Amino acid sequence: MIVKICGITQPQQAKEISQLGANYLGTIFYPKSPRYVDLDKIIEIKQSLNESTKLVVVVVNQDEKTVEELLYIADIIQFHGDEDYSFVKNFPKDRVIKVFRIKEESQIKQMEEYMKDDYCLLLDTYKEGMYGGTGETIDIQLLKKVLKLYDKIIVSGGLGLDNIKEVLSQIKPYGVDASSKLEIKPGIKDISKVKQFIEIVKSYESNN
Ligand SMILES: O=C(O)c1ccccc1N[C@@H]1O[C@H](COP(=O)(O)O)[C@@H](O)[C@H]1O
Repeated sequence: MIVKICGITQPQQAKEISQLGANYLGTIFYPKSPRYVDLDKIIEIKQSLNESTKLVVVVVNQDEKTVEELLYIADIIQFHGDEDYSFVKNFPKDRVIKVFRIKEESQIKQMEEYMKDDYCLLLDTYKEGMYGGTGETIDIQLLKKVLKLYDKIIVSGGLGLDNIKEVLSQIKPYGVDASSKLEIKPGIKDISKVKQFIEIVKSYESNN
């Protein structure tokens, strides 16, 4: 199972989290986020990662040229805004994660074209006025319905030490993603929480 730790702003923390065994490490390239990092910082973060950790850059409604530039640095681009399929399909499928912020079952219809083409999807909690990093727990019942149809799904939205075991006892996703619940303050992780989170997921995986 992929473990993605997101919202990293410091190269030193990126290095430590990579050494702890995170499969994906995310940075936020969205200026309105308190976790925003610029291109120079993203390059520094990339350089601090082990080869086994992929760098994911999170974008919100960026233009095509900017995404192309980011793909020179990032391994994967996470489209966390209102990007539609006709935009997303301009980029290599294996280097893209498309996010759906879920609130109702009718959204499954919009996911179908991505499912048909085997894209990696990330499901996050919907919150009015926020694109992500809400810290609010995702709707597990709705998640279960989506996972019955498709399994290349990274689960996100308010995951932390308080709920990861309970979530994994109910579903077995392709990956899990955590950010704000592992922080001391926005953009700064509590490394001991990150360590425990990764250990819980990896041990759950090897015992099930
Ligand atoms: O963290 C942000 O500020 C952010 C801003 C814009 C888009 C996405 C953002 N964060 C991502 O949201 C998910 C869920 O985060 P959380 O665990 O609920 O805090 C995760 O991928 C974050 O990196």
